[in-house]
Amino acid sequence: MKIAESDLIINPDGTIYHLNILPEDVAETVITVGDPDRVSEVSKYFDRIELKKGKREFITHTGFVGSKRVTVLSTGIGTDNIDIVFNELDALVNIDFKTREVKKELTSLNIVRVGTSGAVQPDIPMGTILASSYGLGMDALMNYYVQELSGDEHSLLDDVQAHFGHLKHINPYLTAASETLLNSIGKEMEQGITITAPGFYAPQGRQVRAKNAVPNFIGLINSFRSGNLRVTNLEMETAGIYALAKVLGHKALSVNAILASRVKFEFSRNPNDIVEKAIKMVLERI
Ligand SMILES: O=P(O)(O)O[C@H]1O[C@H](CO)[C@@H](O)[C@H]1O
Ligand SMILES: O=c1cc[nH]c(=O)[nH]1
Repeated sequence: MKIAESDLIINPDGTIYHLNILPEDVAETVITVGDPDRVSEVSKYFDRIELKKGKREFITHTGFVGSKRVTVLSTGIGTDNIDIVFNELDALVNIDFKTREVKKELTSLNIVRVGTSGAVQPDIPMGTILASSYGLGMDALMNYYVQELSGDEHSLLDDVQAHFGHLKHINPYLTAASETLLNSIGKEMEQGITITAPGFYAPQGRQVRAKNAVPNFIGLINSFRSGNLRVTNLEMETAGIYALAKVLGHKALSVNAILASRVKFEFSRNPNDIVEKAIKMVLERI
């Protein structure tokens, strides 16, 4: 079936609408980062850079780490951007742009996010590099997609609903990391459930001047348990990445540079050093 011109937008030069890149520009290993300036912080370690392109907050560099072709791409902030990046990345590899039809043979990308995040448990200090074993979304993205859950995801989501169910404005969704990537790139890293929030301030329990509707949100988050699983950290993209990657048949892992301890009320004075450590760890294991 031909995908409509209104639904899959290809620019006159053959690039996809927002990412502004061609199908051949995407490697099968993709690193996503939130901050467009972080793209060059990753690609500076490439042995060779093949291309640099971009539009809006979506900057792409593709090159080689040893003999492995890698794309690093910025998503900007939030799961509304993840919707754009993941649908367009998938279209680039799985839709024939000439016929506008889904290819017979699908490509499954390996996608690793290198992001920044705040810890919600007192034993996870700033400077920790943490792999998200699950992404738990408190945003609305997956209300618009059909998602099938595994048995493990179902029972964990049941526990989440029992704990957070009194917050009537939230319809949480949950997806596991790619087991393969968690056991390779995430090996020996701190691991736990990452909550993805639809904002940085009150949606992550921060109190500045506007009054928060949910009292002691961090306490509610860090007291959640399901067997030996707990919520370790908060950020703004991982759950959308995990959910859309799985729906579209890709493997995803989120690696978090912990810049804040939300229970100790601390924020790192050297955030770039922590991000650098996360980038190096991922590139060594990719
Ligand atoms: O550093 P990045 O990857 O952008 O990730 C985190 O930082 C941003 C907020 O400051 C949000 O995007 C959050 O998820
Ligand atoms: O606390 C934090 C730190 C970085 N990014 C977030 O979204 N939250």
